[in-house]
Amino acid sequence: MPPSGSPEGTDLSSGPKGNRLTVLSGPSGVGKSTVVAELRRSHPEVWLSVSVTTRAPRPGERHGVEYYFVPGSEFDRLVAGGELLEWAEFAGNRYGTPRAPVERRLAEGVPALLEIDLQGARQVRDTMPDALLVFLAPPSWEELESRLRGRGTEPEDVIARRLAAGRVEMAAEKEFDLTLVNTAVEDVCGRLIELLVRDDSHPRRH
Ligand SMILES: Nc1ncnc2c1ncn2[C@@H]1O[C@H](COP(=O)(O)OP(=O)(O)OP(=O)(O)O)[C@@H](O)[C@H]1O
Ligand SMILES: Nc1nc2c(ncn2[C@@H]2O[C@H](COP(=O)(O)O)[C@@H](O)[C@H]2O)c(=O)[nH]1
Repeated sequence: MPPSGSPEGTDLSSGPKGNRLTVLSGPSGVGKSTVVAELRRSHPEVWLSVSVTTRAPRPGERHGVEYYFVPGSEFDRLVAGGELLEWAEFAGNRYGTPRAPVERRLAEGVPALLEIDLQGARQVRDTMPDALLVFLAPPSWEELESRLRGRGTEPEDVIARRLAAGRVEMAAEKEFDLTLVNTAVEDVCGRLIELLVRDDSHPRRH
């Protein structure tokens, strides 16, 4: 039976194997957060990891929803205590995935989705080789720049740092298991849902 409260009726409870971890990465501005927000709205049964970050909240971002916003000292404490599954510095701020909630969901057989940068995706690939790594690509580089600038959340120097990181991320696309092009958010969400409920009974090779 699908979990109650699931408008689309997608059953994400444990399959025979469970333990399905999916990672969504891609260059800054490609639309990862937009896709995740749409998934949260249309498929509340999907479990999305909430990262910890030292970045300041953008207007409208809520502590505990988009991120846990913490001071650097608290981030240091989490790293030292081994409480992060992975973490990275990106464009001047630090970001990390709290380990315990992910491990709990996977132990319960509930699929889990992480939205993280390339450095984090590489760490997950190394420590959890069964994870499925999904690269979210823009329709073009020009469209990526336009989305990042159009978001209007960063000053030009930060946009430049994010675009520089974006070049590196684009070059790493082949490290991922598959690519989704973010032309239409709803299409990407549909494909992600299919991937989250994938049959993992045949281990993949990287
Ligand atoms: N399919 C799309 N078509 C047009 N615009 C989009 C699409 N997806 C996202 N956008 C827009 O692109 C901008 C960047 O999206 P978003 O903030 O989700 O990117 P991101 O990948 O999460 O970036 P970052 O890594 O910097 O957090 C936003 O203004 C968003 O509304
Ligand atoms: N390695 C990790 N990267 C993360 C995590 N949470 C988010 N991110 C990535 O950081 C950049 C910038 O995000 P923004 O919200 O400041 O625009 C982006 O690529 C995110 O995917 C994390 O826990 N670990």
